[in-house]
Amino acid sequence: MPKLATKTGLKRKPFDKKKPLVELKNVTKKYKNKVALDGIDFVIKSGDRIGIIGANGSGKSTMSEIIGGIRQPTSGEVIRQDNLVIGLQFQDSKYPIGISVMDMIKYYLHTFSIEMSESQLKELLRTYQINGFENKFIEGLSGGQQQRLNILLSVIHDPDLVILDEVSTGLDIEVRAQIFDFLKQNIVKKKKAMILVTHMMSEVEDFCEKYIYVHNGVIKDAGKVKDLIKEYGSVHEYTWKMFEENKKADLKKQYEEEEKQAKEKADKASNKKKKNKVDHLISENKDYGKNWPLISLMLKYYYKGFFVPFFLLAYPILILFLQGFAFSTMDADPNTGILPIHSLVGSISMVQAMSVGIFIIPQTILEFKNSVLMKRIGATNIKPVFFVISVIFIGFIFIMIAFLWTLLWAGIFFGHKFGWNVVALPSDILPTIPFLIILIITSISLGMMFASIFKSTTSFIAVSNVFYLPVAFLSGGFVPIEMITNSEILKYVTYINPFKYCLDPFLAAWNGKFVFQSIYYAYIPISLAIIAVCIGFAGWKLRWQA
Ligand SMILES: Nc1ncnc2c1ncn2[C@@H]1O[C@H](COP(=O)(O)OP(=O)(O)OP(=O)(O)O)[C@@H](O)[C@H]1O
Repeated sequence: MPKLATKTGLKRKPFDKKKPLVELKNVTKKYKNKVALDGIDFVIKSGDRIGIIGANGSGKSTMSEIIGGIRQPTSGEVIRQDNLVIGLQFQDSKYPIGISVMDMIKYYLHTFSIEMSESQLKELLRTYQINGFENKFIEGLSGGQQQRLNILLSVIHDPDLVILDEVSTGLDIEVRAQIFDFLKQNIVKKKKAMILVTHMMSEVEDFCEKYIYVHNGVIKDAGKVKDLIKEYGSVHEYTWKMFEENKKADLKKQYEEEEKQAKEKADKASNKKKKNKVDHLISENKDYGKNWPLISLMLKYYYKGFFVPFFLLAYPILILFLQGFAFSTMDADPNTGILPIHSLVGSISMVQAMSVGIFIIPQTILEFKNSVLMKRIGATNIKPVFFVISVIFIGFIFIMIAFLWTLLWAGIFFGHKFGWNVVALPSDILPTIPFLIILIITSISLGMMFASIFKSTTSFIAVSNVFYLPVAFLSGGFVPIEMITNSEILKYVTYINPFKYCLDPFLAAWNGKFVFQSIYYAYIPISLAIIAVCIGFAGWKLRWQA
């Protein structure tokens, strides 16, 4: 069994073994209205190995995070020895994307100036069974693999106090045994202090000398594990008894509270001479079908997720405000008669429509497709094609909202100066319609193609932004398109914009300069070919993985 490399380049000052390592004095933690910890007094001495036990939501993680210093208490005092080195392993360990396992391990070794040879590291990786995927990105590891890495990183710098929160989650029996053996060698034998938050009572028996039992943010009981075993036979028996006792007390309290509230409600209602609606049905015993609940969930995903309302409703106001006022003082071009502000509004409204395809459609498909929800929906026989059609249909509605909303705000901002019809309406309505439709279809098919290319939402977001910014710029979403087409170099660059071939005729019609030019015989097939390629590619690649 490998030992941790204790040879660190950092000159570690020893801590005072006679003083407490960490002390919590009357610590309280509130999350909004929820009191997670209430008046906690707790002392960790050198060499203490303490198991924190209690039901879900009782405050164990909050307490260990406060001990570790990554969460601040709302009130009370936390005294930590200055030279104490703490190792933390937490339930939710997120890492930056695009970082490999090896990069992260090296980062830790360098940060703590830990000397480690290649063979030592290999042995360590073998113990944690991280060998074989050390060059993979952390986000691509399985839950159990990530957990092994979490534990390794929490002890790699040979800390004086180790805090392990739900350490065995996701570990198979063999790895768990090996890791616990490792912890025994490096923590128990070296007489290091340890805080173990766990639901596995055998771990408390095997590793801890002391325990505390937390309930509703309060330490209800504390003592020595061996005394517990003497009295109850096992920590498991003790916990059951505590669960039962506290549950009964909680239920009684809850029942009394509900009775009180119901009475108050009834009194209020009778005072107002209203019928007392005691309870509302949140779901009726009727057949909702399979499709409607999915659409309803998707709509909630959109409006509660903030991103869609912001992008569709707030962003165009912001961009019109900034650019509109910057360019509203420019007069119409004497040669073409095009008013810059009008041209800009046409472009911005179209860029808004495009962005639904570039961002919203693929993101929705990826988020739902990758979620556990879809796996469950797969099991309920919802047709993937229905899901995709729903996303497209809702996407279409979003495009219309984005388009019309932008025109509305253009009118509000600049209508009084130039006239609503001059700023916010196409000069030549008829030819704008077919090109608007082609543009919408291009946006949706591009979105479908993105959804089929990417596997994770994070990599999609990174690339879609890189794609969106130049496309939006070259479409006149940031400066009037005439500024770009009048530039000797940029006018050629616009040809890489997949929307150009329907946008050019659209903007010509929008600005009242539409004449069917021979170049459109090329533009229209190019637009249709882009749509065909995107849809063909998406249809080929987008496979349902239930
Ligand atoms: N960031 C947060 N925002 C709001 N409430 C929170 C937050 N973190 C925890 N809580 C709430 O505080 C309470 C204590 O949570 P905590 O995670 O500390 O409990 P726990 O005992 O570790 O639970 P578990 O055994 O499920 O991990 C819970 O009611 C939880 O919902």
